[in-house]
Amino acid sequence: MKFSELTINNTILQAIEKMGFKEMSPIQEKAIPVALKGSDLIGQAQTGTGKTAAFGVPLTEFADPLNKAVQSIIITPTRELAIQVSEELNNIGRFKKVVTVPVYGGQDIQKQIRALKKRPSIISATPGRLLDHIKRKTIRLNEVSHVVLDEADEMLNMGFIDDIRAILEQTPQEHQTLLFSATMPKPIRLLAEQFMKNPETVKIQAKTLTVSQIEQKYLVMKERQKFDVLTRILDIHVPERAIIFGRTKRRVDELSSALQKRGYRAEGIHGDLTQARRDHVLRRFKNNNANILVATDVAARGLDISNVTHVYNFDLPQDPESYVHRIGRTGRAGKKGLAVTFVTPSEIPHLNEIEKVTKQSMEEVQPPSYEEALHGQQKAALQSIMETMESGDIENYKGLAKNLLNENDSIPVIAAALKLITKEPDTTPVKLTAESPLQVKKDRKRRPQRNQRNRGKNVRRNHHQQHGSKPYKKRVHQH
Ligand SMILES: Nc1ncnc2c1ncn2[C@@H]1O[C@H](COP(=O)(O)OP(=O)(O)OP(=O)(O)O)[C@@H](O)[C@H]1O
Ligand SMILES: [Mg+2]
Repeated sequence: MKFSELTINNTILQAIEKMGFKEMSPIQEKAIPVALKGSDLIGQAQTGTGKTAAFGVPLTEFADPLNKAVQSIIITPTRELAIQVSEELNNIGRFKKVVTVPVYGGQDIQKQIRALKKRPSIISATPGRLLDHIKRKTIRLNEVSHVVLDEADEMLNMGFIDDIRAILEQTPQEHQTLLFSATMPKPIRLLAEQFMKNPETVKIQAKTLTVSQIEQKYLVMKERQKFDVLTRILDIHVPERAIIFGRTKRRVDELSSALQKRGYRAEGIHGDLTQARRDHVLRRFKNNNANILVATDVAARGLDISNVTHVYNFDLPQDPESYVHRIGRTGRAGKKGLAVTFVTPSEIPHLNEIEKVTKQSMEEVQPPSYEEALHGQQKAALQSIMETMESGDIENYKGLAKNLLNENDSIPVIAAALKLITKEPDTTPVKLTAESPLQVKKDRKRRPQRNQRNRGKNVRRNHHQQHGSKPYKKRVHQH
């Protein structure tokens, strides 16, 4: 079904056409009409299948740019996602002149207050900063009629739920609530329904939780072998753009430094970095100044970076949902991708649990040898020679080549040139602190509590005292 078959404002259709979208994706086809008629909605569809526009189009249709009040809010778990969602909504709303402003932690609040003077119809926000603005009265939610929780299961997890409650208290009773995610574990869905009025569930039925274009493999190895295996695999795959997930911030710091030391164009991102640094790293990755992003789960949800060809789970993720979101950074909008997961022998039951939840088995592959890695790099060197030859920009070198070949056999000359441009597998020593293996948790029904897991030191204020809720141990944010 085409977007043009929807009865929505013509300017929105023009904007969508300009964005290059023609056919609606399945979640868009099913969710947009339900959202347009005003129902509450839980939308579940695989990663990279267009959930943003599935709520973006209705919110833009509902918005009245002449009304100076905020009419819709979208809440996201990470700052980068709040920014990305606002960009997509500004694209959709461009010709209708519907403005979306992102507000998120780590950015100068005065700068955001100035941006809010544009009187946005829609705000895309992380919860903590939105609450700050509410307290300062720089954002008022008294005319909000639509609330979206993107990555809803994550937003309703222990660590965010108090903030969400506090935000919803500021909105009028009568509002539409739209929840979207690629994953929706049952206990969270039941919890979600408490926030909604007769929600319609729109779920794109698929055999597996992950998309079929992502090839999924795993390797079993000891913790201390991981780094060498990783570099060998990188040398064989020569990924155009890859994300490597590590379990902790320390892990990400050490891994990105170690990769840099071995000559890879890697950058690390996690929640303890300043926002300026996070923006800088992401920009370098998008501009292709770095082709490897090493990340904690801060980059696992929602981020849409084009042409991420490979995802590596250097450490097994905490739960199957996190696995789904991590590998979903590749294979987006119908493109192909490869996901490779490293497992230590004691973590195999955890891997089996992931396969059970995703309903997708992974193929076991053997760690490559040094020779295979060398062969991979030689192939890459050959390819770059062929590409340079085809690009034709070699006139200044032809004379030199002729002289060389007059005086020498061609094979040693070419072999030497190849050796020079081959990035031979490097064995420079690096420091990597061992991570203890994951413990398998048997009872998935108790999932909300499980997210009290410690993911690093708490860098945010504790909202419990401020909102008078139960002083349970709060999940630690790293976003
Ligand atoms: N109808 C469409 N036609 C073509 N491309 C589309 C369409 N809808 C969305 N896209 C593109 O598909 C990509 C993925 O979309 P989006 O980020 O909304 O996925 P998602 O379902 O929210 O994924 P995730 O679960 O990871 O958050 C984006 O680059 C978006 O521009
Ligand atoms: Mg999304």
